Amino acid sequence: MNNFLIGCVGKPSAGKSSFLNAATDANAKVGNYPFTTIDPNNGVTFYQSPCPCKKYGKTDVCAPRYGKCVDGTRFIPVKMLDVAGLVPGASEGRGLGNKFLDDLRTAHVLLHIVDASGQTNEKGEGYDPINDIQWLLDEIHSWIFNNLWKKWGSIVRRHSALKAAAATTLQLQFSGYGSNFATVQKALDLMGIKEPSEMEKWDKEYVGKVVRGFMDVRFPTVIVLNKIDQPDADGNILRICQKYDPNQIVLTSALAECFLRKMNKDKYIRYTEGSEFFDTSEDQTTPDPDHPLKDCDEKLMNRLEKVRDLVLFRYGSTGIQAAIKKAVDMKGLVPVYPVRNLTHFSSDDKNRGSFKDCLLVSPGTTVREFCRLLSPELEKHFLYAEGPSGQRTVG
Ligand SMILES: Nc1nc2c(ncn2[C@@H]2O[C@H](COP(=O)(O)OP(=O)(O)OP(=O)(O)O)[C@@H](O)[C@H]2O)c(=O)[nH]1
Repeated sequence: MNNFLIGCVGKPSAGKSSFLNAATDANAKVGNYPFTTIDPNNGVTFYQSPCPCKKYGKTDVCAPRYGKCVDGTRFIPVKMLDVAGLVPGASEGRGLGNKFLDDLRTAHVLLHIVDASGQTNEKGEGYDPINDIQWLLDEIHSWIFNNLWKKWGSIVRRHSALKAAAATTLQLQFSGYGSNFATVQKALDLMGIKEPSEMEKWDKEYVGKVVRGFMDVRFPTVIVLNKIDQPDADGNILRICQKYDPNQIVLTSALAECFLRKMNKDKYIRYTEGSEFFDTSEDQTTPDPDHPLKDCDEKLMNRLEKVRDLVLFRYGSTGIQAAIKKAVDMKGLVPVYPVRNLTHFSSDDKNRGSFKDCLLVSPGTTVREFCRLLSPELEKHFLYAEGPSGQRTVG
C-alpha cells in the first residue's frame, strides 16, 4: 500500500507542527523514499518493525533501498499529511473548511493531536481537552451527514426503484470520502444491517448512526495525547482513558522528541527514535567512532535529565513512534520483503545486499496479488511466501 497516508489533525496549539517535526525526518537524504511526489504539506515518517535480517543472520549485509535498518529494526517510510484548518465549524466551511475536508478524504487513518495539558484554547484560555475528541468526530459527522440528509428523499426513491443493495446505494454517496464498496459493506456488517435493509424506513437519527458506523471504518483515528511532560496532563489523561478505548490512545511529548532528535544530530547524545534511553558522553563506556559525543554543560544536562525523568522514565518513550505504529497497525498493514533467493535474500540477480525492498500491504493480499504489485512479469515466477512465524503459502 505505497500510497498509504496518515493524516495529522489537531486544534491550533495542540502541538501538530511539533508532532510533524518530531515524526518526519527532515534530514533524510532526498530520494530515500519510494514516493515519486511529496506535496508541500506531506512529510515522510518511518514505521518501525523487526527486520527479517536478524532472524536470517544477515544484519551485516542488510541494505534497505528506502528507509534504514538499525540493529535489526527496520524503518519503513510512510507518508504523512498535515491536515490543516481544524477549527469549530470546519464542516460549514469556516477556517480552511473545504481544504480541511478535502485533505481529510485522502488520508487512510487519522492521528488526532490533543493538548492533554489543556493549557490553552484558541482564545488563549485553559480548557478541558476531553471535549476535543468528540468535537472532531462531530465535525466529520456533520460534513458527511448534512450532505447525505439533504438528498435523502431522492436517494431512497432511487434505491427502491432499482431494488439496490444498501451498500451499493450508500457507496454511491460515500465514494467522495475516499471509500470503496468493501468499506461501506464492512460498516453495514458491523452495524448488523442485513438485506433487505428497508432503507425507506430509516429516520434521521438512524441515518446519523449509519454515518457514524461508516466513519469508524473509513476514518480510524488514533487519539494522540500530547504534552505529557506538563504537570497538568496527568488528570486529563486519566479521564480521557476512562471515557475512550485505551487501545486507541497514545501518550506523546512532541517537544521532548524534537529536543532529543536535535541533541542526537548535534552529537550531544546517542538516541534512536522510539527508544526509552539515550546516552551522553558520560554514559558511554566505549565511545562510538561513528557517533563521537560532545560533553554537555550543566544547563544542557539538566534539560536532558528532565526529559529522562518526566517522559522517558515515566512513559517508556516520547510516544511518537508508538503513535505511527498504532496508525499502521490500526489498518492491519503488514510489511512484506520480496527476495529472489533464500541464500542471499537479495532482490537483484547479482546478490548485492539483503532485504532491499519492503512493502506495506493490506491484510488479505494474496501472494499472487503481491507479486502483481511488484511486476506483472514476476507473477509467473514466484514460488511461495513465508509468514512471520515461518508458515509458508504457495501462491
Ligand atoms: N510542553 C510541551 N509543549 C509542547 C509540546 N508539543 C508542542 N508544544 C508547544 O505547544 C505550542 C504549540 O505547538 P505547535 O506545534 O506550534 O502547535 P500547532 O498545533 O501546530 O499550532 P498551530 O500552528 O497554531 O496550528 C508551542 O509552544 C510548542 O512548543 C509538548 O509535547 N510538550
